This record gives sequence, structure tokens and C-alpha cells, in this order.
Amino acid sequence: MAAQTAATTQTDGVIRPSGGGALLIDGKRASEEVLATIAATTREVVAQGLKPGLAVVLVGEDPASQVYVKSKGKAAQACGFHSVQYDLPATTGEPELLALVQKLNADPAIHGILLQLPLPNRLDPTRVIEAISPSKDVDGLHPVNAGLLAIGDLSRALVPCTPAGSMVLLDKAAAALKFDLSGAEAVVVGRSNLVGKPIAQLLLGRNATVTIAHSRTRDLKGTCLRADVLVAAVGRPEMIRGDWVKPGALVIDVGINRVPAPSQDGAPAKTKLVGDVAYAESLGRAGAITPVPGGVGPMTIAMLMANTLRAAIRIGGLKVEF
Ligand SMILES: NC(=O)C1=CN([C@@H]2O[C@H](COP(=O)(O)OP(=O)(O)OC[C@H]3O[C@@H](n4cnc5c(N)ncnc54)[C@H](OP(=O)(O)O)[C@@H]3O)[C@@H](O)[C@H]2O)C=CC1
Ligand SMILES: Nc1nc(=O)c2c([nH]1)NC[C@@H]1CN(c3ccc(C(=O)N[C@@H](CCC(=O)O)C(=O)O)cc3)C=[N+]21
Repeated sequence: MAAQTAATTQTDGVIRPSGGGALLIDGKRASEEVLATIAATTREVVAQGLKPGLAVVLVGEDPASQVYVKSKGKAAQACGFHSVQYDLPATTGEPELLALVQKLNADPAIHGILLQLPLPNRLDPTRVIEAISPSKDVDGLHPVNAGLLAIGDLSRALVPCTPAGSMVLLDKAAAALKFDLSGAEAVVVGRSNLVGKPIAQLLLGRNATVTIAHSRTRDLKGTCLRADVLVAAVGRPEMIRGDWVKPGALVIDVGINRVPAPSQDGAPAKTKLVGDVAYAESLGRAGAITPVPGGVGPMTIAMLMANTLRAAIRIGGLKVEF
């Protein structure tokens, strides 16, 4: 492990451990590159009289959601966006939430609306998501955007942020290993509308042969072992073991799981983040892997900013390359 930490990120955003083993794809670094491009393009857009605006809506007091929402607001400000956050009590009713969405749909200062999920159980997310104007749906969850992705119209779709960010990291891994996605066996574990399904669509769009696995999949280990590209989006800490990884595979670990960390005797209990893939076990097998934290998480936030800028450019009818 010491050799792993000694190596530093190289110009292509990939860490090559000096002791050999999987390449580490540096999501923090990749996200900073994307954010720098966004900040530069935003200056151009602002000079043309349009300031991209992002509204993040949080219902209830889930501490993890509060952390994510805060980092989204910070990133928006760093990009030069107008940024607003709505913190609604857990008791908020659907009519009030729908009224807020309508107000934001009509607000010319807002180009992106993000409704942080999960909502409190009483509220049905589909109805609220469908109320968001597709042109402002920077999470890419509205059926119009999901449909555009499904038919492969990436020039018009707003693509969900985590899947879009995962593809950027996968491209870095593929470039570093001179690996061609076209025709490759890709396995996505997880089929949520937010992560698993859209990642599978993006991989299909790149001509991978895609399998989507889920909780009813019979031989999950055997399925994973076929994968040249393995994407884990399950939400179960380190469920995918090292010996489920095909030697040389490109592994994208989307999972973000907070688990108890061993604490020194007497010290207060601590927690740490782990992915859905047993990271240490996989280092000796994978060709490349994204770490948790510092992998897909930071890219998700960067792609949310990218979607907001894209939405603003489209709504404003600007002729800016982005
Ligand atoms: N890095 C980031 O920015 C983000 C990370 N995440 C993380 O990604 C993970 C997945 O998120 P999300 O898609 O929203 O989660 P969901 O809970 O919506 O979906 C989980 C998926 O995993 C499948 N699954 C659950 N248990 C098993 C199992 N034992 N074997 C096989 N498949 C299983 C489920 O199958 P079934 O459909 O059959 O129930 C489901 O399709 C979470 O850890 C989440 O925190 C999420 C969003 C952003
Ligand atoms: N409508 C909606 N869209 C989302 O995209 C969405 C959501 N709801 N609900 C929750 C999930 C989760 N999510 C993360 C974003 C960033 C990090 C992130 O930046 N993680 C850091 C670490 C952060 C920490 O230390 O806690 C990292 O992995 O390095 C993680 C998770 C977006 N989500």
C-alpha cells in the first residue's frame, strides 16, 4: 500500500502505483479540470449577459444530503453561477413542492433545478420530477431526458450527472490502458433510474455489449467475472469482492457508503466512506479502478455544473461552444 500512496497523479489524470497493480483514476483531479473549463466558459457567457443559475431543493434533514447539497452550492459559486438553495421541512406537502417547482420553472434567473433525492417517504418523487421543465432538469430524470438518452440523442438530452461523470473517468482509464470500449463486455450492477440504467445506456451508445445486473440476478459473481468494464452502483458496502473482478478489468465504483471505522480505544466512534467494490482486494486484479472517496463523487458535482451551464446556454439561445 505504501507504494500506492507514494505515486502521484500524472498528466492524464491517472495514478500509476510504482509497485504495479491497478491504475487509479483520480476523480478529484478530473473534476477540477472540468470545473476549470466550466468557469472559463461561464465568464464568456456572463460577458454576453447571461449568468447561469442553479436552484437546489432539499426536503427534510438527511445529514448526508445536507453535505452533498452544500458542496453543490459551493461548486456553483466557484463556477460563477447564481446559486440558490431551498431547505424545506420534512413535513412539506406535495402541493407546496409543486408550487416551488412551478415558480423555478418560470424564473428567468434559474436554468437548472435539482431536487435532492431521496425525498421523505410520504412524497412521490415521480410527480415532482415530471413537474420540472425538461430544459431545466439538470439531473436528467424527467421522462423527456430519459427518453432522449434512450434513443441516443445525446446532443439534446440532459444526461444524469453520475453516469456522465462515470463515463469521463472510464474514458480516462480506457485511454491509459489503450482499451477499446467498442465491443467490450460491460456489466452494470444496479438498475436505478438515477444511476444504473443511464450508465447502461451510455455504455450501449459507445457500442459496449451491456448486461444490467440487479438483486434478482442469479449468478452475480459469474456475471461480474465476464466484465471487461464493471460498474458497481448497488449501495452495499464492498459487496463486489476482489475475486469477482476479471483480471485487467476497468472498474467504476459508484457506491458511496458510510460505514463505522475502527477507532482507537476510548476515542469517539468514527465513520469512513467505502464503495460497492472491495477496493484493497481489487487492486491486484483490476486494470484500473476509481477510488471512494475521490472517484465518481466529485465528478458528479462537476457534471451537475456542466449540465447547468449547458441548460443556460440552450435556454439563452447563445452560440457558445461547450
Ligand atoms: N457517486 C455519486 O455521485 C453517487 C453515488 N451513488 C451511490 O451509488 C449507489 C447506488 O445508488 P442508487 O442507484 O441511487 O441506489 P438504488 O438503491 O436506487 O439502486 C440500487 C440497485 O442495486 C441493486 N441491488 C441491491 N442489492 C443488490 C444485491 N444484493 N445484488 C445485486 N444488486 C443489488 C438493486 O436491485 P433491484 O432493482 O433489483 O432492487 C438496485 O437496482 C449507492 O451507494 C449510492 O450512494 C448514488 C448517486 C450518486
Ligand atoms: N437528485 C439527486 N441527484 C444526485 O446526483 C444525488 C442525489 N439526488 N442524492 C444523493 C446522491 C449522492 N450524490 C453524491 C454526490 C457527490 C458525492 C461526493 O462528492 N463524494 C465525495 C466525498 C464526500 C464526503 O466526504 O462525504 C467523494 O466521493 O470523494 C457523493 C455523492 C449525489 N446524489
